[in-house]
Amino acid sequence: MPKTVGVAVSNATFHFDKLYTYAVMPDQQDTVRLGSMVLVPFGRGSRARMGVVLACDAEPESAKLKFLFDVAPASACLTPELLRLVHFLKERTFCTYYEAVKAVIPYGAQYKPTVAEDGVTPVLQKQLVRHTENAYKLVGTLPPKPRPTAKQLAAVALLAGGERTLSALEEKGISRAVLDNLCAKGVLECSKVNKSIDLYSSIPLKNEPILLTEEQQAAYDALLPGLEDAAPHSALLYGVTGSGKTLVFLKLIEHCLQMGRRALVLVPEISLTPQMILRLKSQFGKRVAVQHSALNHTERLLQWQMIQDGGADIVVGTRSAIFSPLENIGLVIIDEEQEHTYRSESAPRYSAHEVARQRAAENGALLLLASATPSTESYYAAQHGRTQLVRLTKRYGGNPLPKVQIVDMRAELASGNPREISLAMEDAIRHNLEAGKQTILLLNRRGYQTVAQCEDCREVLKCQKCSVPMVYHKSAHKLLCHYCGSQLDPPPARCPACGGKLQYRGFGTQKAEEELAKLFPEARILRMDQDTTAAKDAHEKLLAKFARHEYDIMVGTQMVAKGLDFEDVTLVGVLGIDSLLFAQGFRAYETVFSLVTQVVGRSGRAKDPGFAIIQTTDPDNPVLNLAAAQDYDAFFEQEIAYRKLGLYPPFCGLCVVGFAGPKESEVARASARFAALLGRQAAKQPDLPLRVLGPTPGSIEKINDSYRYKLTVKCRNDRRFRDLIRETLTLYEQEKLPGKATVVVDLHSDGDI
Ligand SMILES: Nc1ncnc2c1ncn2[C@@H]1O[C@H](COP(=O)(O)OP(=O)(O)OP(=O)(O)O)[C@@H](O)[C@H]1O
Ligand SMILES: [Zn+2]
Repeated sequence: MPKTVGVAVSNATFHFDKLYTYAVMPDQQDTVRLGSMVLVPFGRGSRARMGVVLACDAEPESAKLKFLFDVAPASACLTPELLRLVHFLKERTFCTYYEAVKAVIPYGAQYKPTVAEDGVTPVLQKQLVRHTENAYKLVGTLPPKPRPTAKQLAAVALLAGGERTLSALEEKGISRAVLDNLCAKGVLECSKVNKSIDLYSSIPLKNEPILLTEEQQAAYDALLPGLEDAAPHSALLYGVTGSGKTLVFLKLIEHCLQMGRRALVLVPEISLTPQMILRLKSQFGKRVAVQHSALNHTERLLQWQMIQDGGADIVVGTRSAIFSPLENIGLVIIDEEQEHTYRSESAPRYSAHEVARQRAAENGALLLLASATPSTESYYAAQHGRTQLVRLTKRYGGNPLPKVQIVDMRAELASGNPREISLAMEDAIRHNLEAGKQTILLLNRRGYQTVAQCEDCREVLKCQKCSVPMVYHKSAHKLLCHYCGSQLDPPPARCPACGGKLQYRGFGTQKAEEELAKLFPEARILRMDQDTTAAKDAHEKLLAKFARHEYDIMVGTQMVAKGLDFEDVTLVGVLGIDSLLFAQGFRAYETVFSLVTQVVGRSGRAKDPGFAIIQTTDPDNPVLNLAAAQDYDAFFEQEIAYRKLGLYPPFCGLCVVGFAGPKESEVARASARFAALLGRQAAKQPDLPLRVLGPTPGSIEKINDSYRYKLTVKCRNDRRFRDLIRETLTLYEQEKLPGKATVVVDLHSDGDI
């Protein structure tokens, strides 16, 4: 029953992000505790601000303390482990306490300030209050006159089997209007029920025994001691595409549950969640919870509460699922562990690996990273014994890895084929169609034509607010900026700079779809990109249709490249990834190697062997050739040598400090000032290994009217270094330069921010 508390408040700057002491009213003393959400009077005007209690019975800093306005109920309190994660994030990522709080609990579980009914007293209110939905049950008979509609008959037939929710009925094509009308007739009765938290209840439980192959069994046996042991362990499961890593996961999870412990499974993106959920649900049934950003706030909250209430044994989700309030964790799996989506690009800028390692340490769990193309850092750690290395070298079912052909698109053009689909690709797709097989095509550009260039001055039409080209989207007939969302509608015909004629060129997924439809009018083509998957559950529905072979060809951006498992896919084509071959950042080679190896790996995973074709204008590119050979070991040797020579991770830590603001000169000045302060602080510790590069403009100089500069610091990412950055940030903020730029620090970036 604390009489005073130390509170971290929302919207604090780094410099002011400390604990402020408040007095607790006697009637709040029973509720308030460490991790409580509170509403406090802040600043001179005592305006209401959100806060979180991080200390109890804090020393009063002045004789006259302000009282808390309000305290959220105990159910909204952070668990001790989540509280420790808040401190962990603050120390590791330079975020504010409240940014960390917002990361570890979902929006729906958060509170917001409002005023009480008296119109003046500030109180807390839950972000989400509605957890109920309409349910309908049959209470009468349908009168024969007026003649019932087909929908009415269908509704009555469905409800004859018992009460159903509105969403369940809507799924069967029955609208709310039909139901309300039947209620008015006295045929149905409507009541409010709690929304179902069993999101995927339609997935049948199979629970068949998992039979591993000899190689899979050996991998499982090697991993088992780390799982059974109560001490934390980490391992890397490096298995070629289609080797059955998922089956090893399932078997480990089964054992983990048998031990009375729980499992957390991360996948890199939403498109991969349906497949993992399907496998986990059909194997383990009800007690699987899901956390990812495509759930709506209510679903997410209900799933979260289910985890918090101890109702889930397994949690599956994308990056932020690592903060699930799951207790007694025995196993954390990070699938496709090399993916950049595991690193957050907004505050708190954490890496899921880092948080997972922390949680594994707290829980005495096994952290299992898995991939066919592990990140260079993870594989290096495994080679040097810092992580256990377990391999799967063969595909399940015994097929070889797909054969790969590289097609030179310059030669293709020279020989008179102006199209973006080479003759070899066309041929292979046709053969595959005739054989009744499916094809996956990768093109990492969405939109139709990707640049508009002036025929006279050769200027490329760029976004007014960002230093990137606009992309033409044919269906909407407008130009879009993929960074800030700006539009040019209708697309201009003339160059804004010189009035010359604009020529639209390039190749995006929309155009690919159109070209394919012309070449193969009989083929059923599915396009998967951000534009076609924006609707709720779109990934799940489209991929399920592809799995049922309702499409012959799937063309898409990188969301089609990894993790997916379709038995009828025997051809994979890479239509274009050349922009990635020349990308910046020290992970650029790794990204290309991984993307190509992974997409090739979607081919020939079941009965029939697979084939793949890669189109490029740089056919001799060494990385591309290693990926075509799916030779990870050779790639790794080359990559680690490059990293060592250039001094990049894993041979050092890389800390990027980014600056942004509306005036370029001020952003440049701010970055120079920060660099000077950093230099001054570092000079006091000459033994600290440190190399500061820059400041330089960001590789995209302007995004959304904000100019960007960066400092790159090669360092050893340890507490001493982080303290140095923290001191520098504080000094920098204290200086209050006029028109300061915002500054962010990222210890996980690829070299840009
Ligand atoms: N022991 C097994 N019993 C039955 N089916 C298996 C077994 N092992 C693998 N498979 C099947 O082989 C296919 C490939 O397995 P899985 O998807 O787990 O591969 P993966 O290692 O995750 O590959 P990728 O890295 O390419 O995603 C799946 O359809 C899977 O069901
Ligand atoms: Zn823009």
